[in-house]
Amino acid sequence: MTKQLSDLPHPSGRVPILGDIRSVDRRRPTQHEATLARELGPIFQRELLGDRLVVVGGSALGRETLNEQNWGRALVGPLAQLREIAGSGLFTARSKDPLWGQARRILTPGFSQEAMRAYHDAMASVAEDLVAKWTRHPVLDVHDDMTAATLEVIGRAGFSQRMGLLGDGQGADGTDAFVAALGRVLTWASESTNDLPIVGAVRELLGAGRRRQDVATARTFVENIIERRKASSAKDNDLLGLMLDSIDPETGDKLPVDNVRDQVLTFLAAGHETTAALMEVALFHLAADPDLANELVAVEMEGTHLDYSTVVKLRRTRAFINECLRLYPPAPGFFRVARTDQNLGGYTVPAGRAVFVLALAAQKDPAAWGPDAEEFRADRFLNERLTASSGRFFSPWGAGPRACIGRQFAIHEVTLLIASILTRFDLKLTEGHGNLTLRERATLRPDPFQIVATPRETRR
Ligand code: HEM
Repeated sequence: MTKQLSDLPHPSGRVPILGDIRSVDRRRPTQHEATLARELGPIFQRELLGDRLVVVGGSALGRETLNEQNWGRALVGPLAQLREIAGSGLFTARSKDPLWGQARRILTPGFSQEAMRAYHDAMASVAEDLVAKWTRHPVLDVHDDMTAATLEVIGRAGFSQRMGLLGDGQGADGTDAFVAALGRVLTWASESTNDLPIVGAVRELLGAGRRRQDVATARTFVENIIERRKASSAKDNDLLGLMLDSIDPETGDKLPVDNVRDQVLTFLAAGHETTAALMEVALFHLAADPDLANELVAVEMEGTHLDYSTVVKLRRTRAFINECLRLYPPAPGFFRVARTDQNLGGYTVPAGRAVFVLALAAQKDPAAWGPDAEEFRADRFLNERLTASSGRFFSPWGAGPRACIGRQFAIHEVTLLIASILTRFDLKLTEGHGNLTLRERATLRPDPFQIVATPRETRR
């Protein structure tokens, strides 16, 4: 006999009408839910004014929701809010929208191995600019520099557009305003999801004007990128080239003009925020553990030229990156919707009902990952095959046909940036930055911290 969702465990302190209001952490919602998952078990509920969120935080149940036959992707929560800025871009399009399939088919060649090889030089140019900047300013703000580096990478590799964020004196106008506007919209999308209706309505009233302005700023910025490309004679073989010129093999259509704008915005946003978060986590661990940094250099980087073929062979670095993704998934969870009635952990999830799969909890569920599940072990993914097929939930890139299209792009970029940094610098955390804390703005991203980068040649 399965039970109803109303029977699910819930946080203590529930009050009439408002429900689990006491257990809402508006600023760090998914981290709080991960704590609740430890207390309440692999599936639980949180209710606000009769609105029930079902959270799946266990590894085994999380894996069940990855079965595409029974579950699909749901466009709810912060994702639905982001449609306000990204419209029907790939990330926020409804799966049933024909434009989603069309864009995915048109853009998939932009993420092939061949495409990655072609992006390598643009990525390496960003790594070199970053190294030059750190040589000039050895005490650095990791958040700002990773925002800059990852935006430069997606700008230069994806759109043949320099952003001018790494002090090289060239780039698009208005990049800083674009970054600030985007940051505010992402924060709003995350925080407003946890608002009580009345509070949300008031906040909405107060913030709508600012947000309209932010959306307009972001759209103008990308429209300028598109216009500049159209005006140039260059037919660059990059993501923007595909968006503007490619014909969908199935429908024979190009992407509509508005949709190209939404796609550029989507790729600038999805392509930098998550990758910057991952880079920051990685740099924190490398700065906190110089032995680990030295080992990675000594074992697989020293004396190598970081060309495409070398970077794809950096196995230890990739294992280290996977461990960062396991404990600090930049996308801390995603929604899945039951296609038909499902039995999930003894509870009936009716067809059409969405559940929130909390990767942040499932990827450190001790039932699957063992007693050291919460520990950071840089070599964990080196010794065992710990992918989703190994019986443990590991899904930092999402699942199914809506899984991250930029996965290989991000892995290559992060591996190359880490290798370029480690072979040139010793990293050290500055005083008072000994703990990694995370803030949430649709993604899970470290609070700003600083590190000191000392050129390796001069340390002895
Ligand atoms: C560490 C870096 C990254 C992480 C952890 C990440 C994670 C994810 C996840 C979890 C999803 C699925 C979300 C859901 O189902 O709700 C997703 C989708 C997506 N990602 Fe990424 N991503 C990263 C980097 C990138 C990059 C570099 C790009 C572009 C160059 C990108 C573009 C996209 C797009 C367009 C989608 C939507 C795909 C679709 O629905 O068809 N991502 N990403």
